[in-house]
Amino acid sequence: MDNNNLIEKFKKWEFVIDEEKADKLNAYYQLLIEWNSKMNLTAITDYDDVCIKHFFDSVSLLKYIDLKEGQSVVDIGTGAGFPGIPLKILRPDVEFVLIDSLNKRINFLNYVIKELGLSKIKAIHSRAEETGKNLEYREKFDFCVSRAVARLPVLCEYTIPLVKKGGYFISYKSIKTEDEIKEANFAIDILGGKIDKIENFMLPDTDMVRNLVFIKKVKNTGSKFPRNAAMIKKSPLVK
Ligand SMILES: C[S@@+](CC[C@H](N)C(=O)[O-])C[C@H]1O[C@@H](n2cnc3c(N)ncnc32)[C@H](O)[C@@H]1O
Repeated sequence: MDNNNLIEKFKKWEFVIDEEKADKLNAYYQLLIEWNSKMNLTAITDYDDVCIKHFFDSVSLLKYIDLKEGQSVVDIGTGAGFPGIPLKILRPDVEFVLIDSLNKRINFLNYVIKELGLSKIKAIHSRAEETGKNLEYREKFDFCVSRAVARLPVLCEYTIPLVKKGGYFISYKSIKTEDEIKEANFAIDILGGKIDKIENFMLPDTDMVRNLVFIKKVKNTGSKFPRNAAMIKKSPLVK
């Protein structure tokens, strides 16, 4: 994997990355492919595809937020580390927590963190709805991100309790976002959120649309949320 090639790709996408960041992204790609042969991490394995559909997609958010040094981001249902790891590589000055309910994936992520020498990042084996009750994490994050985990009414109950008042939950969605938002309005409101904006764009050289849904936390979340997993599944917060 040629670092210059990756630097050029990012330049085309209007991101400046240096040699060290390109090196870390390429090392991450190699570990992803290596471990993918032993466990299910990603269906996308071609280098150029991973660069667009995982790396660029993950970091695209940085064009739309003012992420300051020392702020914190939690990635819910991070899986193989998307969007959390590429975001961390581009922003070493920001604190990251990656959460997933599957321990095998957390083991992979801890290996990635060690091999790439990443700091100010933790990978935690937990369910989002348990993390949201834990006072160490509840309402502690400036930003929460999540891609491909659940429909919005359920996802909001996983994520909004973790965001501090004034912070944002950003959901990486693809098509038909409007219907999903309508369905989630009740959940967003009851959990203390408010739709702030939706940014959409095409992933480069694909026909894939990305919608970033920005939900601002405007009120603290009531102590009865998040409910337990069975309850969230049985009766999602839909009117
Ligand atoms: C389809 S994968 C998406 C992974 C990654 N975000 C991505 O976009 O490539 C969904 C991930 O969410 C995790 N997950 C699902 N429900 C969860 C929950 N309640 N708490 C934490 N992780 C959860 C799964 O274990 C899985 O790794």
